[in-house]
Amino acid sequence: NGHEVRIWSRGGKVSLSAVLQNADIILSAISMTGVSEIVCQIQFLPLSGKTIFVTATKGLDPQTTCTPSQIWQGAFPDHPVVVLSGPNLSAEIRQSLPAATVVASQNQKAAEFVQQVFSSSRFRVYTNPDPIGVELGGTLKNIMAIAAGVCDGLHLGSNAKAALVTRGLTEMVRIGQSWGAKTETFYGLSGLGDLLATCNSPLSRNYQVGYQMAGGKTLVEVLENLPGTAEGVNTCQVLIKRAKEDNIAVPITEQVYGLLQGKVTPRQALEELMLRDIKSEYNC
Ligand SMILES: NC(=O)c1ccc[n+]([C@@H]2O[C@H](COP(=O)([O-])OP(=O)(O)OC[C@H]3O[C@@H](n4cnc5c(N)ncnc54)[C@H](O)[C@@H]3O)[C@@H](O)[C@H]2O)c1
Ligand SMILES: O=P(O)(O)OC[C@H](O)CO
Repeated sequence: NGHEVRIWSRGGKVSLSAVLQNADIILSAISMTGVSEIVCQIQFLPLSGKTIFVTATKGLDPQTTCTPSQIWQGAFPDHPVVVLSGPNLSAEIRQSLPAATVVASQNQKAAEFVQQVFSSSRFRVYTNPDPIGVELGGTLKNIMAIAAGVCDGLHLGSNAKAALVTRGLTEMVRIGQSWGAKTETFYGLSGLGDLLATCNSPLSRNYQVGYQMAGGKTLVEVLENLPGTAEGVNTCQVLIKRAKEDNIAVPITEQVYGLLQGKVTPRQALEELMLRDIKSEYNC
């Protein structure tokens, strides 16, 4: 959009301090494993008082179960933090294919500023006042995308896939409600939208994990050749821990966890889900 953009990566030659100097916006797209470390580094750097942090990471912290925006906000309480999340497969965006996303913050002005900066004829940006809901949508759908990959890898058909994705959304809503997110957020772009994109695209790394494991590969074999991070693997572990603590029913996540741990095969995971007690659609 004609803005001055500076890019930093740990492999590059430019210092983090030089890149962040007087930045209006700092956008972090680091994978979850690196967020706390980078936050610590930035805390010691001089920043403009007006800097807005934007986080695009879709994961949960293994130690605290915090979301990335909670980590950023905890470290920078005087700066606005905006979550950017939506059906945004980067390979498609790189080709200038059209996409939409959501920018969510408790600070409406900051969200609107970020919306202005990022909106273009190829990238439609909506604001939203529910950052935790938007962030959890993008994070939890990764677990469902692993399950969807298994479903397609086992050639279970369109009925099974529709059932899985729909019950996956119900599970996401249940977790979100327990964490204080708004239910309607999960029916928007960052919830259902991202769920549909990720569960239906071979471009998704999380989908690839499930698809390739259904084809007989181990998790280690899949991850060895995966381009980039499949956050759902780590998120699944964190969520299992948090769901136990908070007593939230997460049947699909439990089966994905068992699969990733090598405790059940893809077919056994399917059997477990199909043979659960029959119940009302409104019950978990
Ligand atoms: N790729 C996508 O389509 C997409 C779209 C939306 C959101 N996301 C989210 O963005 C995040 C990154 O995704 P990606 O596809 O770019 O993953 P990636 O694995 O390709 O890149 C992650 C980057 O984080 C860096 N990193 C990790 N730990 C670090 C540390 N301690 N210090 C500095 N840098 C560190 C790595 O060097 C790497 O450049 C993920 O949370 C992902 O869910 C990805
Ligand atoms: O490749 P994935 O599975 O990390 O998905 C990328 C984005 O989150 C899709 O919105």
